[in-house]
Amino acid sequence: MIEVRNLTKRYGGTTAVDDLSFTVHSGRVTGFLGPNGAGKSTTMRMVLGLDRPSAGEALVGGRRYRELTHPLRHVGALLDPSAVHLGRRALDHLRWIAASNGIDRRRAVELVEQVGLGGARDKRIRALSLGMRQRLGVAAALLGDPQVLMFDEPVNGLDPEGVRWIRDLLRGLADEGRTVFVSSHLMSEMALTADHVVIVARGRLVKETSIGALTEKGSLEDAYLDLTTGRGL
Ligand SMILES: Nc1ncnc2c1ncn2[C@@H]1O[C@H](COP(=O)(O)OP(=O)(O)OP(=O)(O)O)[C@@H](O)[C@H]1O
Repeated sequence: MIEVRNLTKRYGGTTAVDDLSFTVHSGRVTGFLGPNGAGKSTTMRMVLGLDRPSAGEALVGGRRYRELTHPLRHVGALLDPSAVHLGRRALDHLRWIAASNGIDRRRAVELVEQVGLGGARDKRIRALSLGMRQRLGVAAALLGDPQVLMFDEPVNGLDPEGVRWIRDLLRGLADEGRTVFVSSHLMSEMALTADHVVIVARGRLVKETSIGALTEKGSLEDAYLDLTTGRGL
């Protein structure tokens, strides 16, 4: 479970996240939706202890990220797949993350196969395509077998096979009882993948509901635009 309580983040005069509260439950895929600049990435970064809240708190499994001894065993995240050491080989990258989180290094070999990068495991990351880097990022997120997973725009730049792979992966993780929190701008994809959505705009909560309730009268895209362009704000 992820609990966001009265979370606020100010950068100078900009309020990126504004008194935001919601809960992401286990056993389902929760989409995190909102226009550009709505505060989604900032919220995810605070959940992961990468940014300090100006006010409020974010808890993973009841604890702040900074209180977790081996964070990757509790929460895995795919944020920015370009934030990696490009000169490192794919498998070595995973081994290094495993070693620095007290995870058995053999998990790295398992994961590199599981995400379909077995044939590219000895390639340097700079030689991997965007889709392959996304897969490597997913492998890193799964290394610690965490109960909570967060993905920021995971299908960005993926080909149709990659998009389906991510969709099936997220569903599988939720079916295993994990908490899966995923941001996306692709409403058609979210309609296929998510069970529940948290919608934000200008740093504030607009709606937290099931996909079923939101799409009773029309498409997710229509409902989303209705809520985020003018009328809902
Ligand atoms: N490090 C920073 N310094 C200053 N302002 C920032 C910083 N990070 C984010 N912001 C601002 O905070 C607001 C929210 O940005 P954020 O990236 O969290 O939105 P987002 O919902 O993830 O957007 P997108 O969908 O475009 O990725 C924006 O106005 C952004 O310019």
